[in-house]
Amino acid sequence: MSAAADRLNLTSGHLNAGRKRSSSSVSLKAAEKPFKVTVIGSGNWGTTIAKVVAENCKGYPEVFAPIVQMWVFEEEINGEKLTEIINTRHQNVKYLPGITLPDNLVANPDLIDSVKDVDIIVFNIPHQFLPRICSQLKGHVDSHVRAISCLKGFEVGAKGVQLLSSYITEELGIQCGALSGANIATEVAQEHWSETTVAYHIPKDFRGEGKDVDHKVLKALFHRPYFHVSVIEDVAGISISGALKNVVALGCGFVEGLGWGNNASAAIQRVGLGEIIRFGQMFFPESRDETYYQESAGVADLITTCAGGRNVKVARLMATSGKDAWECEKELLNGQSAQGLITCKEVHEWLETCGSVEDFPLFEAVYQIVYNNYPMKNLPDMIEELDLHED
Ligand SMILES: NC(=O)c1ccc[n+]([C@@H]2O[C@H](COP(=O)([O-])OP(=O)(O)OC[C@H]3O[C@@H](n4cnc5c(N)ncnc54)[C@H](O)[C@@H]3O)[C@@H](O)[C@H]2O)c1
Ligand SMILES: O=P(O)(O)OC[C@H](O)CO
Repeated sequence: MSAAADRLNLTSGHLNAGRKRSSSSVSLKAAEKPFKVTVIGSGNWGTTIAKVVAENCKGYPEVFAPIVQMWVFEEEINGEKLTEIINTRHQNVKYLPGITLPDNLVANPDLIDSVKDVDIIVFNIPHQFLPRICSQLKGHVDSHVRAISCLKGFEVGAKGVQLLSSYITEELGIQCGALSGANIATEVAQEHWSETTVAYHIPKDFRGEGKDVDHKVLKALFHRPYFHVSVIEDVAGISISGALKNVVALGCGFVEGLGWGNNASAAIQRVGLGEIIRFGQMFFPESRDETYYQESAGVADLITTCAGGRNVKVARLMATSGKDAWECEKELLNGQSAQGLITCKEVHEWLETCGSVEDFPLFEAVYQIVYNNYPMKNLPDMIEELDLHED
């Protein structure tokens, strides 16, 4: 291959104008050996991001191996295996119905087999399943494998509050970044334009351009004409906002369900954004304030999630029906997960451990409503009382 042909023109026109980014080049070196990519998870977002990745792997054969494996938690749909349905009809009829998937996306029910000889893993499962997935993967993933986590949530345990990307790094010994953004899955799957943010630190054992994953490779992997990607360094910032906006969305769902309208929802989002930023400043000082304002993973994700995400829908039904969170999740989501329900508990446990509950009155109010049945109509007072107490 000639030197000129050795570089691919990838992304002209989509290079993060006006903001300082890691990658401003439009050329990408062909890989010495095309990177093999696996997506772990096949839910609503898992299948959507697998579609995105498979399209790019097919489109850039000099950089990526064309076949993308997608690990599927196997289940039967009307007597047929979901993996067989995906591999023959190219649709995930349960979690992303009505969307045709690329034929180079191969569903695999065997987790260990799906990561055989892989170079890049994209994690995409509801985060309550991550510890079990990691324990199964241990010993089966080479330390040079790179990963991106699309999960939204935290791991809270003996080590305190952890980003899920850090948890993956610790458990599997691999470098892991994150992808997060204003990305309602069905809209991305239907190829309606949206933006996202990918954050990744280049590891110390980086093997060089064309041999290892860098920001340009990640841009090539995720960027589509309908899915615009900015690549930055702030893994903590995008992960914190991705996790916590789900808790804020529950608060919005409560006030909407009570019939209080747009002003109340905007008030919850205002308070929520403040608590998200404070959480980052207090517990992840490496996160950058501007990420919350400037990135799709920040305020844009907060807005879209509070408008049309799964958490707001579940909370709205809790308010209108009087049913508990788990009944509403089951009734509305057909096996999908409203991650805010678990995240608000993780956040509560962490804030209690470190004596900081009163610094986060909205997060605490959401937790008390979901888990201890506190009346939703008291939400404004719960926020204000704690504010006054703080003064
Ligand atoms: N859906 C969205 O719009 C969206 C957008 C961006 C990010 N995310 C995030 O992506 C992550 C994955 O979300 P999703 O929408 O793909 O999932 P989902 O909520 O659709 O969950 C369903 C998935 O969970 C799997 N599952 C069920 N039981 C399991 C088990 N015991 N072990 C492993 N997997 C099991 C199912 O097979 C299915 O693939 C979440 O953290 C979510 O917050 C979602
Ligand atoms: O549907 P949700 O509530 O899981 O949110 C979806 C995405 O995170 C929005 O960006």
